[in-house]
Amino acid sequence: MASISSGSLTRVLYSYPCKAKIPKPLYSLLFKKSPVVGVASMSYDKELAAAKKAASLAARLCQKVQKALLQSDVQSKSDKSPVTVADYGSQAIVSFVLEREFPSDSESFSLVAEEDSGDLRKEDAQETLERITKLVNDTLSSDETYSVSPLSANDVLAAIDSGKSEGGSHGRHWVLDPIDGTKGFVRGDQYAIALALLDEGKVVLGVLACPNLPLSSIGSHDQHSSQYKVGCLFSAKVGAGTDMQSLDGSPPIKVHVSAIEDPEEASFFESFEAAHSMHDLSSSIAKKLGVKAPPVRIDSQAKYGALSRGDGAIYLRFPHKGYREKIWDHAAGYIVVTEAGGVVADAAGNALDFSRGRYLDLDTGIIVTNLKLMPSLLKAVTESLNEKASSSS
Ligand SMILES: Nc1ncnc2c1ncn2[C@@H]1O[C@H](COP(=O)(O)O)[C@@H](OP(=O)(O)O)[C@H]1O
Ligand SMILES: [Mg+2]
Repeated sequence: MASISSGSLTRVLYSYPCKAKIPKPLYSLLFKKSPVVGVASMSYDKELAAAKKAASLAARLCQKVQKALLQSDVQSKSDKSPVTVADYGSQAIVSFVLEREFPSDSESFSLVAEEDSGDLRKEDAQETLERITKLVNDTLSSDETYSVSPLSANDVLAAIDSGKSEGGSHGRHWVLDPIDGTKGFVRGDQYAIALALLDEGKVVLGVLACPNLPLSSIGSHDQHSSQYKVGCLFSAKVGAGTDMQSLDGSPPIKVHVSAIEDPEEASFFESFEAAHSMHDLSSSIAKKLGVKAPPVRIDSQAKYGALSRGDGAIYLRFPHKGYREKIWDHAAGYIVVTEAGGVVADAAGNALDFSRGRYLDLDTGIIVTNLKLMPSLLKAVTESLNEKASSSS
């Protein structure tokens, strides 16, 4: 559970390199009350079960498409349509399952998701739409729960378009990235189906389906080896901790972030894609902290999942200037890590705010680690950012 005991807080503050100068935002992050005070008494059990079901089925569809993509020739690999088909198909499945599971919420149903059907409604997209519709129907009929009459192409378009909500600070909003890490998906590497629920602006549950993530720690072996069983489902509910199970349905186990206190023993995650996060800045931060291990570069919110079970102790994300982060790229990962005992903050040590619509308004970047390492991480981040600013001025 993510609650911060006074004992652990005292240790955090004593471990801060310069106690008198703990930045204000970090104080509020570490001392703040439970972020879900108003909704903590809700159970969300049915919602969590539905989210796990929806993300697992969407993962099944994505696995099928990725398998076909990797077996295809070079020419069709450079074609963007497989990822398009999987993106839309995944969003249609999740939207269908959620609406099916909560029919009485149909008036207020809200889904904030990455895709919309604009391009699919164009005349030249007819064939792609047919492929998506078939994939969605095949996937739904592979699960006994949804033995419905097949969806039409229009049903699929409508399901995709349910994801147009703007989110916000009132009511409930599902938040979906149907394929997070599309670059990794195309390469045959990591990707995730990321689904979260906001209630009154707070993330109250989240699910990460990571079809290519090994079930055992990726710190200990080559993540590309086919020797290890892959396919993880992480799920977290406010106040209830984080679970991990295999996508093929093993019983869940509780996971916890790394307890490492000495940065020299820590390893850190960052985006595989240098265009998504400044690798030179992470390297400077890691050096200041004394991290010895090389960065672990993987795509998608699989990084949050891996961190929640202690595969690495730090995740650094520093987009290049001008990029605005979206809520679906972090909501599920955020609760998976915080419920496993970790802390997620922006580069100034502020808590993330998911209540402002489709975008996350952030200070510079996102940093994730355990309670013990956060103060020294924040200090290293501040120093590195200051150096970067002064060298470019
Ligand atoms: N220039 C950029 N800077 C930062 N993030 C970016 C980016 N361009 C795309 N992204 C986001 O980075 C996500 C992938 O994150 P990661 O680098 O951790 O794999 C993408 O998710 P999608 O693949 O869902 O589009 C996209 O939202
Ligand atoms: Mg994404």
